[in-house]
Amino acid sequence: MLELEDVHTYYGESHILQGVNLSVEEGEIVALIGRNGVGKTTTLRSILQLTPPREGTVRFSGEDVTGESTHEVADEGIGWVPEERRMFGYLTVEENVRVSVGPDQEYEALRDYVFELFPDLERFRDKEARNLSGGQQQMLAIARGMVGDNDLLLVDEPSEGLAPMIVDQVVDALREASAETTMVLVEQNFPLAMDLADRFYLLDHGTVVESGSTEGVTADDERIRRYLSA
Ligand SMILES: Nc1ncnc2c1ncn2[C@@H]1O[C@H](COP(=O)(O)OP(=O)(O)OP(=O)(O)O)[C@@H](O)[C@H]1O
Repeated sequence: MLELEDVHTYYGESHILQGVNLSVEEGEIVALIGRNGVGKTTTLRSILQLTPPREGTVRFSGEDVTGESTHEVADEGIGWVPEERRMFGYLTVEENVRVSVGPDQEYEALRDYVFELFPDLERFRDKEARNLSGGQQQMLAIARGMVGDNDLLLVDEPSEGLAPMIVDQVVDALREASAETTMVLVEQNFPLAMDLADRFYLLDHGTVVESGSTEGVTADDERIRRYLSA
């Protein structure tokens, strides 16, 4: 459903993605892994056309979306759960969910669905989002991605800055979400990424250097270790 072919992306003169090739099939969770600064977030930004590739092609559901505006790409069904957990701080939890639901969707059914998945969000439904803990904000960000009319969710560093117990809850939430949508996951926490994802792409210096099934892959794997250790 998603295909990147020889994608080159720049920030100004900095050539960050140097020919990324990857594909994601419907229903999969695909993890992008690699050291800091190798281009994982830039890959997500390239898919969303937030930083449009200068060369190469991004195809979604068989259509070339390269060069479209980000809102067109979003309308086609790609949702984003950004690293900084963007949300409306002065709106309540419930209002944040509400504004993520499309005009043609059943708001109440979707709201009840995510509140069932995330009891903490239901408990704090009237709380302003800015007053939530980091873990609760992450859950709200995922919930917002889930209620949007998305076929593909791009999730950037969901475990970042969270206590281990909260990470477990976020992982459960992502597993639930993955039953409904295909997912591309950027994750520094290697065991977590391997646990959640079906397949991985390992990036280094803006290109894919390894890829495959996550089955049985550990951080001791020689082909992985040399790219993840400093
Ligand atoms: N807006 C920007 N302007 C210029 N350079 C940028 C910008 N954003 C990122 N970069 C640079 O692009 C490179 C790739 O960044 P990217 O965020 O894609 O890495 P990453 O693999 O997601 O790592 P991280 O975990 O640190 O986010 C880095 O060298 C980074 O410094």
